[in-house]
Amino acid sequence: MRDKIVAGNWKMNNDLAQTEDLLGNLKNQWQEKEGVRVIVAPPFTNLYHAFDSLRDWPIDVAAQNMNENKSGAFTGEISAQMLTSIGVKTVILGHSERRAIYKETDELLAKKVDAALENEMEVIFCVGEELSDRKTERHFDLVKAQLEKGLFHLSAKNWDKVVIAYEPVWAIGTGETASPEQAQEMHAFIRKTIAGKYGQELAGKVAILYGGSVKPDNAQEIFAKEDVDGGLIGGASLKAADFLAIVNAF
Ligand SMILES: O=C[C@H](O)COP(=O)(O)O
Repeated sequence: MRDKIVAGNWKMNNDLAQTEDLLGNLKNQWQEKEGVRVIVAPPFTNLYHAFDSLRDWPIDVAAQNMNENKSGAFTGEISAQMLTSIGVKTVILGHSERRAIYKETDELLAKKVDAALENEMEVIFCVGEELSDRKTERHFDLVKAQLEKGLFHLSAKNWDKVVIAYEPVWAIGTGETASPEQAQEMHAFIRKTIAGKYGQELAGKVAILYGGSVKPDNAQEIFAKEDVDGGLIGGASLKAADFLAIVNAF
């Protein structure tokens, strides 16, 4: 049985007061949903506040990024050790916004993955194609290359700390969702690619989340697909009612 996960990526949204509001609303409206793990990923400034506030709640807190180095002259950066020191044990790496806007390469991401795992953190590793890749039918090759370059140097034992998030870039924040069939097709491909390298048994245990305009009204049909193990939610995670409706869509 694979983990079912719904993770909210708050991106660069919410100051401290807004974070307090959102955390309060999540708690007030919370309904236990057995078998579904819930994660929220606030910006760095609110990470400790969120972690502390959710300490006694079944909601995990993740970082949206981290630096691959241990410490030193890297102005503006945050290390894995700093994250774990405040209790944060999960990090999103390779989000398409980091890849596209901040030019994070597969090679850099492989180093970040290593740094996270060395610190016993869990990684939510994002992959996904641009619209032009899909139009030219390069989407499978591209996602395969992202997996190979970012993760396939890992040993099998590291994979219990890896979650994959498939996010087609053309569906992020656009209101255009991949159809449940498109999501299933790519998720099955990702699992097959992992099985090709590490074997069926390991691949069958890896949680693969879908991200890209998931909303309360489309979550259920996406989550119903065999290889979709949850979602990485952007915009809809900023409203407690919408986010919890997505959690309850399982
Ligand atoms: O990390 C989350 C994804 O980028 C999806 O964002 P979205 O739900 O706003 O499309």
